Amino acid sequence: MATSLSEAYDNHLQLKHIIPLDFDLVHDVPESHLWTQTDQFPHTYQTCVIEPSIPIIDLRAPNVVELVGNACREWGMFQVINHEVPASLVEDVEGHARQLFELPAKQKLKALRSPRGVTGYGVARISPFFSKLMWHEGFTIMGSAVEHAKLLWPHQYEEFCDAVDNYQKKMKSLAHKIFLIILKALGLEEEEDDQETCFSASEGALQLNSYPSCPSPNRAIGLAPHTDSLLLTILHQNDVNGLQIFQEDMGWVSVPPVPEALVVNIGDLMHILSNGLFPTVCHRVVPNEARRRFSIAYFYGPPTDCVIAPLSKMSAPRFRPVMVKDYISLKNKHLEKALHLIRIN
Ligand SMILES: O=C(O)CCC(=O)C(=O)O
Ligand SMILES: [Fe+2]
Repeated sequence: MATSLSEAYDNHLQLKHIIPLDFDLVHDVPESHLWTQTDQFPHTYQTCVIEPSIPIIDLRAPNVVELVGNACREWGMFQVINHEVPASLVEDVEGHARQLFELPAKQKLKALRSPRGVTGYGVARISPFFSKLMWHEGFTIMGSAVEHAKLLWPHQYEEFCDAVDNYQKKMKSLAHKIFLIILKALGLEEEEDDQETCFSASEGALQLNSYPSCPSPNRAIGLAPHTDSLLLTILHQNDVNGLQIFQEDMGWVSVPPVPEALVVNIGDLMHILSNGLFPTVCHRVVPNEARRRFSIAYFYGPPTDCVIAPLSKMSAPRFRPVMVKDYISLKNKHLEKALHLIRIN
């Protein structure tokens, strides 16, 4: 039987002992959440001063394939406008996320992610890899959110579930559309590669993120540096700055919120497919002193039993083929070292 995304993510990470801080109760950053320069290793804390801008691409542009290809090669990230996801739907889901995270801590804990579970309320999945905790709380949805939503709002869960279902449908079709553009940018026409059949059944997961305002933002981190594991991520951020990407020659570059735009970033599996041509982008979130930041991330990936390898038209493959579920489990154990483990030297 095929493995679902949540089964693939069900792993040995011990998140059960980590419960998000009740941010309403703290007036200073506690020791458990205090990050120093060394915790940020290997990247410095410094933000890039020149602030170059990440491309904003109109999905209706006649040369969209070229624009997307350039952005993927140079940045591993871009923002899209004219993506046909109604602003009202995005606002609706953001409003529900806000309501969820503004519930009293005691209520949120009713939907706490179970010890071996993947979905529900909890800390960032990458938390066990770091000695300090993050200024963040999240809620993960894979498929239906009913089970956890009922625990939060026993009599009023339908609205939340309908909104996230609609959002996931829109995200899935947008992600597939962008994925096909990226394949074209790699010189691949539809159905040309064996892996294409596998991709047509690609699925996703939804992550609601909340970064409460932080009394001492320079001494805390919203989300520690990481790359996303799957093919690509589509992200909505509210109007509060915080997301940054790491570029070797520039340091940390901000990804400013652009009204109605969605951020797209390349994940590890896309990096493998492109044979390393498109970088999987290392990103982090810094907290804000005055305002709470929200984001909604949709992670798009192939079925977990699909085998991923550099596209056959690429010469001299730099990665060995890997089953999606095996890659997820490598990432769960080794985080950023996972890619190196499948690299051909
Ligand atoms: O909140 C953000 O801007 C980034 C979220 C993120 O990187 C993630 O959920 O993987
Ligand atoms: Fe991410």
